[in-house]
Amino acid sequence: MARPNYSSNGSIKEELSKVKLSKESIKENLWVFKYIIPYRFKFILGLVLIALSGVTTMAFPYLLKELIDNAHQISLGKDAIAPGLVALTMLGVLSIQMVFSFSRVYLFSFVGEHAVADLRKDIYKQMIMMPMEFFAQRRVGELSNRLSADISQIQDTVSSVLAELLRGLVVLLIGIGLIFYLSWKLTLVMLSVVPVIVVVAVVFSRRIRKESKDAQDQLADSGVIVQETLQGIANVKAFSNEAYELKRYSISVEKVVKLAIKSAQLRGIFISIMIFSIFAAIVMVVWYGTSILQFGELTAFVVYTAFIGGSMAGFAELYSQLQKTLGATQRVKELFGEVTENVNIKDEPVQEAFRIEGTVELKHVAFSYPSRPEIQILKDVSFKAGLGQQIAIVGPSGAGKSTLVSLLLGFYNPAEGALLFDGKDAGSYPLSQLRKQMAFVPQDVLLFGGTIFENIAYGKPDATGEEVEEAARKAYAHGFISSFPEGYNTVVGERGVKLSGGQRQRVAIARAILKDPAILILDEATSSLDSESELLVQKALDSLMKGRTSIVIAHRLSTIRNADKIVVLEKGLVKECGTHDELIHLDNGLYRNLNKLQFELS
Ligand SMILES: Nc1ncnc2c1ncn2[C@@H]1O[C@H](COP(=O)(O)OP(=O)(O)OP(=O)(O)O)[C@@H](O)[C@H]1O
Repeated sequence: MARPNYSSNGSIKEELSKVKLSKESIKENLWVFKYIIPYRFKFILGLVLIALSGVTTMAFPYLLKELIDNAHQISLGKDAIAPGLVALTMLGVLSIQMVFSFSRVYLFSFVGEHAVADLRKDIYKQMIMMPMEFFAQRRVGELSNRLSADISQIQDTVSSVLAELLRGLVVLLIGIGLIFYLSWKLTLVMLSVVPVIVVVAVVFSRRIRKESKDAQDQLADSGVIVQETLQGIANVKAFSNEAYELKRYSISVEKVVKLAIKSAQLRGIFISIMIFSIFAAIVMVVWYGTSILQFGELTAFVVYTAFIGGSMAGFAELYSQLQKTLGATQRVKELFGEVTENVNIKDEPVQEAFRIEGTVELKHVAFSYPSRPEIQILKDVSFKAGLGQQIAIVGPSGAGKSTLVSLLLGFYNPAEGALLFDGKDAGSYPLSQLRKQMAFVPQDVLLFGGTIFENIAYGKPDATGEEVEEAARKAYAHGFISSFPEGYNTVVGERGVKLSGGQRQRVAIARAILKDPAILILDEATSSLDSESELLVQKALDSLMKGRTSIVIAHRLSTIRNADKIVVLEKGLVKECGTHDELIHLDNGLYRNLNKLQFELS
C-alpha cells in the first residue's frame, strides 16, 4: 500500500523512495531482523503455520476433485468413496485452516507490534541523544513524519509482507507441482500464455507508470496554484484577478484530465490484452482438458491455475513493498549511524567526584557553529562567575548571548579557549552530570502536556507533594495555582488550561527551584509582562538566584543593577565588564548607551 508522505506543512511529498532489491541491499538491511530475534519462536511458528495454511489451501481443490469425481462415479453406479466422507474431510481441512489463519495473524501481529515498538524506542532514544547541531540543521517535523512513515513500512513488512511472500511461494510451488501431476501436457498449454503475459506486462507497465506519474505531477502543480492563490488571496482580490486565476487553474486541470485519460487508455489496453490472454488460455485448457481429464480433475486444474495466477500477480506488489522497506530501513540505519551526544541515558544521581560548588570561568573562548564554520560568533570571551555570584550578560541583538548559554549547557564545545567549572575543564565532567547540576530558565517557557504538578516536578521527578508546593510558593506561583479548581492537578499544555506568560515563567522558576542547581542560567523574558506579573516574576527570580551562581542574559537592564558583574558582549567580544556603578560611569561606554536608550524608550 502506497503511503503518501506528509511534510511538516502538511503537503504531500514524494512517496517512500524505493531501493533496488539486490544481494548487497538486502545484506545491508538485515540488521532490522535483530528486532525479531527476541520473538523468534513466535515468528518461526508463524512462518510454519503460513506454509501449512498454504498447503491446506492447496488441498482444497484436490478434495473438490475427489468430491466431484466420486459423486460422478457413484452416479454411474460404480464403486467410489462416499461423497459425504469427502465433504466431511473438506470441512475438517477448512477447520484446520481456520486455526492456522487465526494463529498466524495473531503471531505475526504480536511479533510485528513488539519488534516495531522496540525499534521505535531505539529510534526515539537515538533522536533524544542527538546533539543540538543535529536539530539545528533539520526540520524536526519533517524528520519525525518521515521516520513514522518508515516505521509503518517496516511494520507492514514484518507483520504481513513476509508472510504473504511465503504464502505466495508455497501456493506457487505446490500449485505448479500439482498441475504438472494432474497433466503435464495441459500445464504446458496453460504455461504457453506466460511469455505473452510477461512481454505485455513489461512493455505496458513501464509506460503506464510514466504516464500516471506525469498525471500526478500535473495534479500536484494545480494543487500548488490553489495553495498559492489561497495564501495570497488578498493579492488576488486586490488586483481583481479572480478570472485570471480561474483560467490558470482551469488550464492546469484540463492538462490533468488529458494526461489521466492517456494513462487510462494504456491501462485499458493492457487490462483487455491480459484478460483476453488469460481467458483464451482457460478456453484452450478446458477445451483440450475435456478430452484428456475427468471433470473433477479439470475443475481442480482450473482452480489451481487461478491460485497460481493470483499469487504471481501478488508478487509484483510484494516486490514493490520490499523495495520500499529497504528504503525505509536504510534511512533508519542512517539515523542510527549518526554520532550521539555522550549523555547518560540511565537516571543516575550526581556523583560526589563530579559535584560542583558553582564557580564558572570562561578563558578566551571562541566559537563558530558547525553549520557555518567561517563565521566566528564568539571571538574572545573571558569572565569568571564566583561562587554564588550573579553575572549578567548584556549586549545588542546578535552579540552571541544565547550562543554563550548553549556553550555553558554543553550543547556545543568551544573551538578555542576553555570553559571551567570549579576550575576544572568542562570536558572532564560527564555531560549528564554537569547538566544535572544546572538549571535553565528560557525566555519562552514550554510546558509539557500534563498537570502543573508534573510540570514543576520535571525538575526533580521523585519530588513529594510538599516539595512541589514549597517550590511553587518560593516561585510565587502557589497563589494562582490554588485559585484553579483542580489546583496542582490542573492540566496545562496544548490540551489544557493556557497559562499567561508570567504564570508559565513562574512554573518554570518553581521547576528550577525544585532542581536546586549549583548553577542557574536564565534567559530573561523579553516579552513585556504587565507590571504586577513582572514584579512577581522578579521576586520569584530573586528567590531562585539567592545563594547560587547565576548567569543571566538580561534584556531589561533595570533588573540587573545589583548584579555582581555585568559582562557587555558585542560581536562576540567582551567590550566591558564590571558592576553597574562602574559601567554606568564609563564615558561613551556601550552599557551606558544601552541604558540611556532603554531609559529613553521607556
Ligand atoms: N544554530 C545556529 N547555527 C548557525 N548560526 C547560528 C545558530 N544560532 C545562532 N546563530 C547565529 O549566531 C549569532 C549570534 O546569535 P545569538 O542568538 O547568540 O545572539 P544573541 O546575542 O542571543 O541575540 P538576541 O539578543 O537577539 O537573542 C547570530 O548571527 C545568529 O544568526
